[in-house]
Amino acid sequence: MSEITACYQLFGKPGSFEKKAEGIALGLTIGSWTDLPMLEQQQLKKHKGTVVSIKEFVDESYQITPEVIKAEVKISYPSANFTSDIPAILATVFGKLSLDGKVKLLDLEFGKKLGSNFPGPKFGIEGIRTILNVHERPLVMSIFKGVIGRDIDYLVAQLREQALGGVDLVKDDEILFENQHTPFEQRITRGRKVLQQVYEETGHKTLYAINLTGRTSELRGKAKRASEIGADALLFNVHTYGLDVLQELAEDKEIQLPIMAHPAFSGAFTSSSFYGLSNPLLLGKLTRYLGADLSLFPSPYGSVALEKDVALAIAEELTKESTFKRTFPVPSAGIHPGLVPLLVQDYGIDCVINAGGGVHGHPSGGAAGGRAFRQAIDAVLEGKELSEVVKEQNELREALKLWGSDK
Ligand SMILES: CSCCC(=O)C(=O)COP(=O)(O)O
Ligand SMILES: [Mg+2]
Repeated sequence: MSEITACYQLFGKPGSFEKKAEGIALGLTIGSWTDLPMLEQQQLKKHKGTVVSIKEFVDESYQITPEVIKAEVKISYPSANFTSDIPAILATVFGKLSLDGKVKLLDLEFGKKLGSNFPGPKFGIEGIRTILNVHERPLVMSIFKGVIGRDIDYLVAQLREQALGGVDLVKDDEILFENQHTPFEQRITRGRKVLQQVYEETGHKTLYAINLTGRTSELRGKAKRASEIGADALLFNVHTYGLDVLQELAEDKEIQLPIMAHPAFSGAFTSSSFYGLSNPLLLGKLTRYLGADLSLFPSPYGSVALEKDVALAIAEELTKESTFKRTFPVPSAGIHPGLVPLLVQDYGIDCVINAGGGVHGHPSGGAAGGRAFRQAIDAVLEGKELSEVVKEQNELREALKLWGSDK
């Protein structure tokens, strides 16, 4: 099986979808069919798209007006039509179609042979847990905040605080680019040095994900250099570059670093209920297939929230049974320690709890912010309410006083 099957959400009159779907299956493959002479039909048959299924939602809640309902339509496209790369696949299944009215691409089912052309994560959940030697709890990640325009000493001091707080990963903010105050190579070398110091002082290991930025043509060279001089992981704005660039980095054998996919700009493709791609497809399935070890996405609870079922569906795509390694789900944005019980309930222990303001905004500083998260996780894993442990856990108590507990 080497074809690809696309699932689309369409809108129209009940009973109108067969014609519409057939029009897409032909329009995105051989163009016309019934007008072709028999010989040409024979020759082109192997290139024709096929309507696999049509499901109309007649339930009232799915109707836009009494005459217009929603339908999900599956169409499969033969691999003879495209090369096995994501730009060709997306241009085939949703190129011109993405411009053609209310059509949303919900899912792609890759045939086994076609799917095997993609790398999947190099490290995945197990690989990252092995590097950190942390296997039994959610990981905690924090984000540099307020470092634009500040010098390298400021950044290093902030990194030290975060590591002392017991966070497992620290990532650059996605808007920190090459700049004179905190150049890429200095961030890596000074960052590695301070994290090594913290490790020697406390025995706690923290990884730093550096933002890989610049022109596309520079990225591989920069990533290799980062690897040589001691970077731990790469943060990557996948959607401002394109999924194929993620694949290029993930496949490169000289770049032996976990890749953390940031969702910046993905909302431009996913936010509409009627247009674009679904979040589980873009931030879940494709991000995993193309090689991200961690995928950040808005949690249902914070400042830039997704619906809960959508956020759960992203995590499901990142972790479900597959030939690929599992990608770490990283529910993010507006996260504070009071949300830990909800996050663990939703994502289990195989997730990364990620916070910027929720660490640095702690009344006693960044290290206390990290500790508050670790205390909340310990309490949840011991089956306790956060309110039960706040007597002994000062940092968590202060955090809950400021941000409250889960909604
Ligand atoms: C939409 S996920 C992005 C997570 C992120 O990069 C970020 O800066 C979140 O910061 P916050 O202070 O909201 O934890
Ligand atoms: Mg950010």
